[in-house]
Amino acid sequence: MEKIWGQACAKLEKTVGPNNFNHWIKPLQLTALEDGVASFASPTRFISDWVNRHFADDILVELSRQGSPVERLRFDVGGKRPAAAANAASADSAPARPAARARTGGSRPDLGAPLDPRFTFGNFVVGKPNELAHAAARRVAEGGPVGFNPLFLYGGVGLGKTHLMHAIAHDYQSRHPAAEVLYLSAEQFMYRFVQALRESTIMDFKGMFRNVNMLMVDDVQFIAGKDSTQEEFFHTFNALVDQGKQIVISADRAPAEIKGLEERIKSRLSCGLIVDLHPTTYELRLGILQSKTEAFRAQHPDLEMGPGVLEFLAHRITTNVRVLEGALQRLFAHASLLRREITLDVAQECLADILRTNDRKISIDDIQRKVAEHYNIRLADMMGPKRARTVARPRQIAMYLSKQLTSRSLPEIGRRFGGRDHTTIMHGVRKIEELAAADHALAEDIALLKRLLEA
Ligand SMILES: Nc1ncnc2c1ncn2[C@@H]1O[C@H](COP(=O)(O)OP(=O)(O)OP(=O)(O)O)[C@@H](O)[C@H]1O
Repeated sequence: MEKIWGQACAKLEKTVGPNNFNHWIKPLQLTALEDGVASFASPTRFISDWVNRHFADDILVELSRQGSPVERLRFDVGGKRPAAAANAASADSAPARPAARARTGGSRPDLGAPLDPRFTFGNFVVGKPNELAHAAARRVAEGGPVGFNPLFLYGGVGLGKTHLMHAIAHDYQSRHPAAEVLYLSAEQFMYRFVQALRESTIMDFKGMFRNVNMLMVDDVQFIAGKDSTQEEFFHTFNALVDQGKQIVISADRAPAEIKGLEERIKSRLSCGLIVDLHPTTYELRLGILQSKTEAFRAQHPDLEMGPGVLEFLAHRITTNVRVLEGALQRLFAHASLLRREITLDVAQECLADILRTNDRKISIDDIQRKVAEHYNIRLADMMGPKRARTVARPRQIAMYLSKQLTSRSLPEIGRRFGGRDHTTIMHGVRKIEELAAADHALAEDIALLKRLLEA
């Protein structure tokens, strides 16, 4: 067993990186490998929770590669040896996670994917960018007469589509315990369909899908270009709509924008209500950070978060909520291991890599648009020849900001301003530097534009 674990550790160190390995996996001691269950002694519950959440799949894979097929991990906290490895988690052990991605759940464990118990309406922070999607999701979850069918939720990566779908399922299920809700990804739909074809059980497949009360299909863009799966999806969809059953669909873009999706499906998907989750705003990000910090503090009252840290994160991490959550989790782990307050300096150091990749790339195009809008001139005047001061000055400001906020060279900037020479750009940049040094109002104007562009 020691040899297997030693070899698995050597691989894991590479897969998860030395830092993660030393922090989280090294402190674990493998105590038993029996009946497909690997049992570990863990020094703290925090470590076992963390490993279970973030590295369980890696560990399962590595142990299996070492010739020890494992389906489950269990953890015993405080160095106690597990009593019987196959038992359910004991009171002081972290709940073990089922094997890798074998997903079952909802009220159709044979067909669907599991619902994440954390993805509830109660845990969903509502703000301007998601209020419509949230309201529609709430309405569908009530399960009254089907108003809009399907509800089609779309938006960029990590903006809460899956969270909202699971919340609908939880809520609907609690109001209608006898109803059958089927939640699955479009990929799983295809997998089940192909399996049914292979095993000649297509009639069972059709029957099972058509007997649910609510069908939820996540990431529907996946079936684009997959003709027979689309065909089957279309029939399933129609059969359920005809029976007045609710359908909820999510995708990364609006139906009309999904390339390779049949027109008749696009038009079917567009029949109900289409709502998008907009990119987050600063206020929503801050709300989410505050809510997650409060939830964490409820379990770890000694967490000390310094002033301005959450505001700093909300300002700097603008990509998606998943990245924001990851950053916060890392800070929690840091605080809990080092028992130190999370100050702004600690946050900056601890999240240096995330912050670097989140530095927004501002384009010359963004700058020209924003400046033109601000000074109420036409965008074309940024490139055009007009020399009137009302046009030439904003153009020079845009040149100055392009030099300051992008990594473009002067000749490149010149090309983007209607093919001007690099010396013209240099002149413009210097002119604005001089003017702003003497003119307080202009300096303030430029600072405001910078803030708008960096937001
Ligand atoms: N408004 C919100 N309030 C609280 N948590 C949120 C919110 N929006 C997103 N999250 C969290 O962000 C993470 C990513 O959300 P989710 O998985 O729902 O995104 P998604 O839109 O389905 O992304 P993908 O396109 O990658 O499937 C989840 O942990 C979710 O709980």
